[in-house]
Amino acid sequence: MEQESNFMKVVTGDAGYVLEDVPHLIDYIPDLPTYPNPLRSNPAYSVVKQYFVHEDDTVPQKIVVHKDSPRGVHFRRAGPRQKVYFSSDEVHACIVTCGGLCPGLNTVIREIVCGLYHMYGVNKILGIDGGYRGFYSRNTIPLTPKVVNDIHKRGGTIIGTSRGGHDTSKIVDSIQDRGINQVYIIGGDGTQKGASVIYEEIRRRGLKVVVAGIPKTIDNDIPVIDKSFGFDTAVEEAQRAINAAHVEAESTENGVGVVKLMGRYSGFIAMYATLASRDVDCCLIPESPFYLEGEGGLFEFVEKRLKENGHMVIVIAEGAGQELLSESLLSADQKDASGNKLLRDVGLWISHGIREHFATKNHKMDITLKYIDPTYMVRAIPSNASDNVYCTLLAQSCVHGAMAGYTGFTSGLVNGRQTYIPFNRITEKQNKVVITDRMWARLLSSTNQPSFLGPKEVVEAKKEVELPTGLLDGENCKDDHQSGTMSKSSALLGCLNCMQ
Ligand SMILES: Nc1ncnc2c1ncn2[C@@H]1O[C@H](COP(=O)(O)OP(=O)(O)OP(=O)(O)O)[C@@H](O)[C@H]1O
Ligand SMILES: O=P(O)(O)OC[C@H]1O[C@](O)(CO)[C@@H](O)[C@@H]1O
Ligand SMILES: [Mg+2]
Repeated sequence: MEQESNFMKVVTGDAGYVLEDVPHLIDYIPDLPTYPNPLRSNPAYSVVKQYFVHEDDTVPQKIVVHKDSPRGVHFRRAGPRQKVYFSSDEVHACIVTCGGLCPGLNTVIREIVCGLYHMYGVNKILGIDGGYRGFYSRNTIPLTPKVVNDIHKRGGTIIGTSRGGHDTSKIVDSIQDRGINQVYIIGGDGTQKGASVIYEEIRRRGLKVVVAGIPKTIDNDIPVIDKSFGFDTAVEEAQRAINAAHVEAESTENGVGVVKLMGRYSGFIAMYATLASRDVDCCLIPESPFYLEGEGGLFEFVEKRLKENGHMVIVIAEGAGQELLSESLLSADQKDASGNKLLRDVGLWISHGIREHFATKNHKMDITLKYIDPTYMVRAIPSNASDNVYCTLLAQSCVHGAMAGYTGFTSGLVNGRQTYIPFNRITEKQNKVVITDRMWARLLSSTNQPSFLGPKEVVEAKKEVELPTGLLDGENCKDDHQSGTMSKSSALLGCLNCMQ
């Protein structure tokens, strides 16, 4: 049975099977002509057995099940289809990148261009200069395989990016005026919300234009998908800062190294960098409140660790402890052009706090503190090898989906499989570290840091978790993937919260 409301397509089947499907051009433009997929005669692909994806293939969101569990939510499997809804010379594609930088942006751009050109014979591809506002305020940048050949070796995005400036009607006017019929949008949660309203406006105008998203976020705060591209690269780069902090700290008496990492609302980079390094004594993230003074507080822990080991390293995510800073710094809430909260420098603040604390008469101790802020270094670099492969698969899946006429979708990895996910599932909430789950417990046990939670807070944190119908892997994971409607654990990459 198929139901469609507010552009959401939900198909139900036997034994609790649910397909959260993505829209298709024929949903609002019936009788579109189709063409055989040119990959059929492509020597590279025609040798691959079953290269084309069966149109009924779907990917379950929840892979750990009990014998009596319902089949649950599924997403459409990504990949090339037997027939396509665009002829090669009809396609006029554009690519836009929005939001903050992320390793791998250039690889995604490269692989969209090369995928369209080499797999589908498309040669009209434009780069939109400088994010959404570039649609109506800048000239476009022609993109060919030659132009993009080496760009995956560079950080940043060759077509530029920006925050703010999303004017839906001006953007769709520009798409219509230029005769663009495939729009590839690379960006984070804000960008995908923008993509969703562009898709709705295009559909309202009845245009044969596909809107396809590729999720990008260094913070890994996009839900549903296993992990965002560039995340591994960022964690790897963060190791260099943590190593430096450790070397500095252990070379002096009572040395303290403080490293601030990105993570506005989600502390995944800090958590993974800490788990990978083994040199970190304390990791502070936005999801886990902490306090400084008194019994069980950070200062007491620093003193204890210095007395035991003579040095220590603290990793702090930029969004951690912002409520403590707000108490001490009276300034109005500031926002960036996209409406994201501008954060105060928690690294400087905590470094200052630790120095002050050990300078006071009651806690006098000679410490040497070095503060390292590699914030932009972890994202302004090219992607590593595994992210490059990941970006390639995401880009190619997106191209196959667009050529097959799917629209209003984000291309994403779910349980190690490429899928097409409806925009609303990507934008409805943010992915966060679940502090009552196994991964955070592993971190606490590896650093042996205090949890900073009293019995009352533990009860509250557990209450926030929607308990699943049956406790599965990562039993307290707050994402729907453990609540009987979703699953993110990935055979290939692993769910970042409940990876086994
Ligand atoms: N609710 C929304 N509706 C339409 N457009 C939006 C919305 N939220 C954000 N945008 C647009 O999306 C673009 C990027 O948004 P934003 O700066 O929040 O980055 P992001 O995509 O979330 O990436 P990052 O992970 O770097 O934060 C901006 O041009 C912004 O105007
Ligand atoms: O300085 P910018 O470009 O606004 O980006 C900073 C923000 O972008 C992010 O990297 C998300 O893209 C956050 O971690 C960070 O707070
Ligand atoms: Mg965002």
